[in-house]
Amino acid sequence: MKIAVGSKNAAKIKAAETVLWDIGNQNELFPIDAPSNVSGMPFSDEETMTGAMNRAEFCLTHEDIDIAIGLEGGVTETQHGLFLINYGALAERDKETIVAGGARIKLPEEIAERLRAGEELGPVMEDYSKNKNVRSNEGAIGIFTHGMVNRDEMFMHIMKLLVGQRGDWHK
Ligand SMILES: O=P(O)(O)OP(=O)(O)OP(=O)(O)OC[C@H]1O[C@@H](n2cnc3c(O)ncnc32)[C@H](O)[C@@H]1O
Repeated sequence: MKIAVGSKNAAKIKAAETVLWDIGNQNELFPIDAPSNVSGMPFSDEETMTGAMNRAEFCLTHEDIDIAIGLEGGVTETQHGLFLINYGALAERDKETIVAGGARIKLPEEIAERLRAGEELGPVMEDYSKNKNVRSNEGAIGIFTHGMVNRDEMFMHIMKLLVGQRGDWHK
């Protein structure tokens, strides 16, 4: 099957590749630069989920793609602070899109305040950690868990939730 992931982000591609490889099918993965059609820094569960679904559904406009995956990061406000969130979507023609959310952690207040003021998490994390390209590497989750859970691993879990819900990979 020809499977698309709606991003050129290395952490997202690695997560998709790893889980599809684990399924053991003859799958080919195509990274496609898909628009999320939500804000650059999604600020709710709803918006982040919609971004993941939009990315997946965009990939299905490529006629040769059988299954499309969208992965999206964002944040959401809670009574206890601003949380990092991530969602995934798996879309197929003539089927309801499957959605799953990933692990979430509370962001430190100094990061939260910058995001509330309108900055995006990617550059804020580069500034905070002095590491380059955090969004494609360990991610904010990797930095705040001291490498215990990096962004690709967090997306791998979402990928498993998606492919697990789809079920039979021989059809
Ligand atoms: O290349 P794409 O697929 O767009 O990947 P992205 O990481 O830039 O885009 P997302 O839509 O997943 O995330 C929305 C914004 O939040 C940032 N972001 C989300 N999760 C992050 C993380 O774990 N570490 C750093 N930045 C993150 C990201 O850089 C974007 O500015």
